[in-house]
Amino acid sequence: MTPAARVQAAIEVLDLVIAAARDNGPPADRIVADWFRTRRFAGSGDRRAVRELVFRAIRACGDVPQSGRAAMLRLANDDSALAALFDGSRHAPAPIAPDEPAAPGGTAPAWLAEALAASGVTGADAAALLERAPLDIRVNALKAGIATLPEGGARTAAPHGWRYPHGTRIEDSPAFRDGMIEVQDTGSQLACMAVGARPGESVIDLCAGAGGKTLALAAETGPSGTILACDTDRGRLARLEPRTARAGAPGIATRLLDPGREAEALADWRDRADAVLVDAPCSGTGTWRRNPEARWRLNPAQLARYTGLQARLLDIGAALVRPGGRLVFVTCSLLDAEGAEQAAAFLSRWPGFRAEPPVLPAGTPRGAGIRLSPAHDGTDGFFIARLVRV
Ligand SMILES: C[S@@+](CC[C@H](N)C(=O)[O-])C[C@H]1O[C@@H](n2cnc3c(N)ncnc32)[C@H](O)[C@@H]1O
Repeated sequence: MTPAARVQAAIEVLDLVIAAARDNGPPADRIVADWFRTRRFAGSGDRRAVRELVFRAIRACGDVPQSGRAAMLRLANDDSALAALFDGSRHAPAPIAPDEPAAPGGTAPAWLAEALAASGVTGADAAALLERAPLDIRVNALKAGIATLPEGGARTAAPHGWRYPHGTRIEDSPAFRDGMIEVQDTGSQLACMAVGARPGESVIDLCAGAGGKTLALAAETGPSGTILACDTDRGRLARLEPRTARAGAPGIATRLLDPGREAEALADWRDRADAVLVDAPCSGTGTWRRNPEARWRLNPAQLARYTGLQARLLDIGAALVRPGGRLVFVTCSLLDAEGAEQAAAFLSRWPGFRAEPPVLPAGTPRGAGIRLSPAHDGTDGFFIARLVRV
């Protein structure tokens, strides 16, 4: 494909991404992959270049653009080489009309940018939410030493964390195949550190998903410990089992929960867990680096659904903690509604708990917890509160 044909291809893909954002369709990554599946003439260089243009345009447009072409014009406004490719030649985009509008820029839709600003995220802090995310791994302490780490990594703030340059093929390395390393953002690793799991402890991972954090916790509780990984999503929980085997992680049991009937399904754990991790569903404002079009999909009603579910999951988790145990609340969001305000509301509902902010090698205090952010800590954005049952 010529450079101009790649721009036209990116415009067509962006039209599909925009429609999917409006209709709750597939994510941009899948749309790009599907688009190329039916265009075998395109080589791997074309795919990379088109994907790069699509994601640059998504990052540049704060709200859903009116069209793929308007999104690409947003980029072309600041990039004369790109603008020159709008030349109307075969497979190229039509020339830019003198008064043709580009999509507005910005960090996020206005209502969301305001909510972030009210949560103290403005300027460079807000811009960093849309930078390209690094590639972080966690060394599996259960298998450390059985294979060499891929070259080119540098230590991160997390005790078992390493960071690699973009494009490092971690998943092809013997260390990954042997379960010695997991791909995991440093922020996620620090969220697990906040649980402070110790050998022999019983820990419930209430929203385990495919077990990214479960595996990190199991590496700490070890063979004498117990981890109960729960989720309402059967597919995600099923992905944990092969990962557990690869990591050689001991003591992990899974439990599929029915939405609305979680407390009944966990009645046998009431007042028993040393620690409960509530890695709750959230808006994901802290992960826009990986998933920038998520900000085009969020609306105030969805945010309200997330905060309601977070409060309910905190109440379910609190009932499972033994006296003296910890409830650790985590969201990958920088909105106070999903962080400091949620923790404050919990503490007023549950006077038998007090906040004991985790001691972490990164982060900034925020309300009763700690905030990690791309700008300050180089991690995904997180809120982490450690709530101890007195
Ligand atoms: C932020 S994700 C968890 C990510 C996971 N802990 C990890 O580290 O990869 C939130 C999870 O909560 C699950 N979830 C949603 N509603 C739930 C509920 N009522 N009870 C338990 N889990 C729920 C979702 O299916 C999703 O997997």
